[in-house]
Amino acid sequence: APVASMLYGVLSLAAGLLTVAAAWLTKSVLDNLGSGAGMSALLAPALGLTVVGAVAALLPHVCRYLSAEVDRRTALRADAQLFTKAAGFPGLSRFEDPAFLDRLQLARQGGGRVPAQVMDATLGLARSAITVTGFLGSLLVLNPVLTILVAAAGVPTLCAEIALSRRRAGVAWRVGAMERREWFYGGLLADAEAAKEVRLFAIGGFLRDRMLAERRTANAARRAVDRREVAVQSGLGLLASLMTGGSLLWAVRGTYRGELTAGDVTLLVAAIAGTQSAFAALAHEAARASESLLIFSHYRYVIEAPPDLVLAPDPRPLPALRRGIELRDVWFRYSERHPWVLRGVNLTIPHGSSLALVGLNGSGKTTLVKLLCRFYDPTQGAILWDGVDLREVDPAELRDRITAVFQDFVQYDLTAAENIALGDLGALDDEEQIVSAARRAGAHDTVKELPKGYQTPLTRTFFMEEDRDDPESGVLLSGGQSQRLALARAFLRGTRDLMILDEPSARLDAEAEYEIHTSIARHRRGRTSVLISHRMGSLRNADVIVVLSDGRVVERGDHARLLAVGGEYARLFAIQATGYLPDDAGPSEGAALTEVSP
Ligand SMILES: Nc1ncnc2c1ncn2[C@@H]1O[C@H](COP(=O)(O)OP(=O)(O)OP(=O)(O)O)[C@@H](O)[C@H]1O
Repeated sequence: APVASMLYGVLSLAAGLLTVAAAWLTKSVLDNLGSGAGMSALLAPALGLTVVGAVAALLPHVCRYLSAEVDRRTALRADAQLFTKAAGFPGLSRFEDPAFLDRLQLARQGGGRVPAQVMDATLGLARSAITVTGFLGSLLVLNPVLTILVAAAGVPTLCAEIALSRRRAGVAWRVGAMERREWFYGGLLADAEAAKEVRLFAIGGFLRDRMLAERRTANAARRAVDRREVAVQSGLGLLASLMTGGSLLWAVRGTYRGELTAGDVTLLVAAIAGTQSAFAALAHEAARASESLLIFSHYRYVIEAPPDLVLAPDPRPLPALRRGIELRDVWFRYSERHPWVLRGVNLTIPHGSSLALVGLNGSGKTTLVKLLCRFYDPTQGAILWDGVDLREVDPAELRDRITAVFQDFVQYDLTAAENIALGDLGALDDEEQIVSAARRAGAHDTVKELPKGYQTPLTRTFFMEEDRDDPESGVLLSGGQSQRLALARAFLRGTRDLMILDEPSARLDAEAEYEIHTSIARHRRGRTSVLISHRMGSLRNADVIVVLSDGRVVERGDHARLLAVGGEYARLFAIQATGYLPDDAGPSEGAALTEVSP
């Protein structure tokens, strides 16, 4: 905002001179009155005083507008940069680093406003410095000794205010962590997702007490610094009034002896009071600038953070998959502090084949597919796409060749059509493609029954009170219905080279699961795909089933072969299969139910 900033700068600094100019003009009016000067000699300073008064009345409003304009423009730019950066990290590791997330949060809260705040504070500093210099210069004309005295009296004010500001900044920093914990507890109490557990486990009171405890501790810290401020500033106020009183006595004596005029006395009093308050403002603005810069340091930390993956300076093009994907001795851990998750995985996914991954919780299945998307690079070993190491390709180009349903898929607070179209933004306005993807995912019947069909918002978040009872203003889907939409989103990207399905039917009912797996099987036919599921029945048609255990491949083969081997796969399959076999109670319970059913 160059024009607004410059104007704001010039006008702000001019405001610093106004008080000094007003004091001089008042002196001049009084002196001329005292010396019995003519009307014209009186009129000039009086007119000047009127102009200064008018400008002083207007300036704050103009400055406030300009400051807000600078704030709006810089905040927009800063937020654009921050969110471009946040969305641009190619990997996931930054979003799993709590320290980084904390800084991102702080940068989001204050970062955008900070440039304007720093500018405000810096201009405030400069304005106060101009006022101090102007008044000290004025005093120098009247009395050099008094000038030194007033300047010296300003030093304790400056030091005390700086010490206070530091203490305040320190408290703000400590209280920041408490405030975030308070928001966390408060957020849980107001969160729709947490509402069920909060009620069932009756933890509302517990969370509220923790929230209030954080607030009380923060309040105690703030109260302590407020009390110190009252004590210090009262002392400083007393010192200032003593100084002013003493100087006034001296000035009155000087006037009595004819050494000073009445105008000198008003200038003197204005200079002492003005210098004192300008010193306080100086310290205050310095503290404000330093506090803002502290927040800005979080913003810069995020903006300057290097990419979380080592990107090839000259990435190799990634042609469509022809031969297959190979994991060659892949070792992976999330960081040096974490244990190994994958331990020497060797695996080939031939082009056009379907691979199923099985294993107990925590065996590394999801981690493996995250590596296939290059959200992380293997710690050792390599993943090759038709022989090209994924490290050498642009992650965006790789992801453009993949479609996926993740275990923790997202349902966006958007319309049903948009929820599907996010899979391929090119289809945002192509209803035919959206409907076709929804049909394949078994979501069409549900969506077309919604109050506004595909244009129904799948949220109740953004509505005004008057829309509360209007179902057209938005609906909430069940978990399984949301999962079908996530599948439709993945199907919309249908022609991609690799399809990843991580627990795509975990929330579906038995009938829907059967339908979806049939649909998925149709969709996967002839395509390269990786399917993770704990429902063993859905994996049996895969070309290759791989069993992961503790980050190692322990078995591989097709369903019949693995059953014949009688290893881990056969064991897991048998455990699940027994759940579906009738036991003694089963048939009679079923019969009873049939009898009472209408
Ligand atoms: N972001 C992460 N940071 C650190 N450790 C992680 C992270 N994600 C997963 N892990 C750890 O890696 C291991 C493997 O997790 P992963 O999610 O790959 O298992 P999984 O086989 O998909 O399990 P599930 O069947 O429960 O989905 C687990 O011990 C888990 O704690």
